[in-house]
Amino acid sequence: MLKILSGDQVKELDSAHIQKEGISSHELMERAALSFIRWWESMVFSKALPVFVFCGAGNNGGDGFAIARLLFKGGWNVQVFRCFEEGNTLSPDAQKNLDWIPEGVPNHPWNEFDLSNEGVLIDAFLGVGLKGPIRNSAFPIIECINSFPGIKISIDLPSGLLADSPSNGPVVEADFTVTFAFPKLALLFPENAPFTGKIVLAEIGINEPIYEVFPSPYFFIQEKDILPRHRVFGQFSHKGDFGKIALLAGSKGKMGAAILSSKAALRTGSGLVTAFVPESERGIIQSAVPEVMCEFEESPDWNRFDALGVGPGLGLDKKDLLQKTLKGFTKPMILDADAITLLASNREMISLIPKNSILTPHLGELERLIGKSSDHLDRLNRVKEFCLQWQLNVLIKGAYSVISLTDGRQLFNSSGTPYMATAGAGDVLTGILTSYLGQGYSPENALICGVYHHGKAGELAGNQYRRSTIASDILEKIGETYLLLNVL
Ligand SMILES: NC(=O)C1=CN([C@@H]2O[C@H](COP(=O)(O)OP(=O)(O)OC[C@H]3O[C@@H](n4cnc5c(N)ncnc54)[C@H](O)[C@@H]3O)[C@@H](O)[C@H]2O)[C@@H](O)CC1
Ligand SMILES: Nc1ncnc2c1ncn2[C@@H]1O[C@H](COP(=O)(O)OP(=O)(O)O)[C@@H](O)[C@H]1O
Ligand SMILES: [K+]
Repeated sequence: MLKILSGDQVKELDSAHIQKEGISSHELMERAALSFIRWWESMVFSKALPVFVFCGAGNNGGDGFAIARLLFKGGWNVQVFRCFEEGNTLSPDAQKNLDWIPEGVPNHPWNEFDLSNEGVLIDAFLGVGLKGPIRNSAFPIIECINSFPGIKISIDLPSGLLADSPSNGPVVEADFTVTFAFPKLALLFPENAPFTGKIVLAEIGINEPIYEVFPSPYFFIQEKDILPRHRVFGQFSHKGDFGKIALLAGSKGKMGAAILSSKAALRTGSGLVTAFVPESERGIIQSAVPEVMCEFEESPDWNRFDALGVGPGLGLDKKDLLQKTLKGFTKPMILDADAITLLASNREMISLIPKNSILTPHLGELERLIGKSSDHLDRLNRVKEFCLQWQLNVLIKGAYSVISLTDGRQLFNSSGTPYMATAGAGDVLTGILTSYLGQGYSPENALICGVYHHGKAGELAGNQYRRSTIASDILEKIGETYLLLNVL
């Protein structure tokens, strides 16, 4: 997993890399610019579009000068706009790249920019070097960039955004942010979505071992992290090896939740799935999913199951049932939806949850559990405290869902799409996670694999159906995610 370092650690990472690989900081900047150009070429923008590169005096500006040179070489119509006063001292690498700007590239002060221009604006004004509140002199520059009607692409960070803490000044509102080496933490905060646009990760060839010496609780999950975390099943595997799981879900009028979670568990690979539903409602699930077995007892011997998922569509009148279930099952379990809301209003039950279990709240359920947060960083810190205190794992659902683990690490998922914001998508996830626990995955691996596959299945469904995507489409794509990731 890619470690997410702080803005302040970036400089140290650079020097560690430069020392280990024997390359200069200027060469590293060139790699960053070349990596940007690779992404740019994949976008196949029209060559008729003029490109305006706004460059600051630091290394973010240095990237901008290098990008302007490379685009010019590639035949683009490029102009540079300097976002600093005449006579300012530039960072050495920015100065070098400014000196290398070819003669054919017009180079103006930013306030000569004509806002009636159309085309692409590249924002290389401020990056991770931004310190404290934005200086007054930067306000009109950010305002000018934001008034531009064409496509806006920010380099590393939208200018004005602090790398890892809440920002309250003006910030560039980009259509794309091309960020180097790892996504800066603030890019993953929901409140910053209007500034970041689509986030693109541009590799600059820093090997993962170099990150090891830097302490950070934050990680970014990538596709390559998934396959090694999957269990491999052998020739003689039988359905018992794939786990015997139970789902306590559904109530009158909410049987869909039980159907979606149990079908998702089967599609994820569970050998045997038993749904505990109200007896009066059994016909609905048994005709919808014939592969699922149903039981109706309130206090069965839960420990005969390898894993248990509780909550989707359960109903808020099931406090006693939840309490009995928490006392009756001794292995890690999944708690979702109504189970979380019940725990939030009956906090004495939190201590009954088996250690290392997984709670999967969306932001509304999370607020009931841990109170209101002032921003995402505050939310991350509160959730971390909760996980450490109770030795539970919490998944904060949404774009870049965060897996918050019992040891304080917080992992950001990279798969998913807004087309997953549809009723029942969370019920599908509960089925997936319960299935992996039942297949013998650790809670950490169940979360990493489950959340990633769920997001990937959502992407595949979204590519096909866009806003018409429904939760059933997501679960029907789970199989395709196995093919895509080469999971046997
Ligand atoms: N390993 C990496 O991460 C690499 C980083 N590179 C680039 O280098 C950037 C960081 O460069 P620097 O550390 O030089 O910093 P920046 O260029 O991000 O910022 C420094 C500039 O910001 C101005 N500034 C600072 N605080 C301000 C405030 N409150 N109000 C207004 N202006 C303010 C400074 O006067 C200076 O001009 C990254 O964001 C990235 O674009 C790349 O060159 C490639 C390698
Ligand atoms: N904008 C988004 N980007 C990525 N994933 C999303 C987005 N919106 C929702 N999701 C995912 O869809 C699921 C929705 O879960 P939830 O809110 O519990 O739905 P429900 O209660 O209807 O089942 C979560 O896994 C969440 O991460
Ligand atoms: K920038």
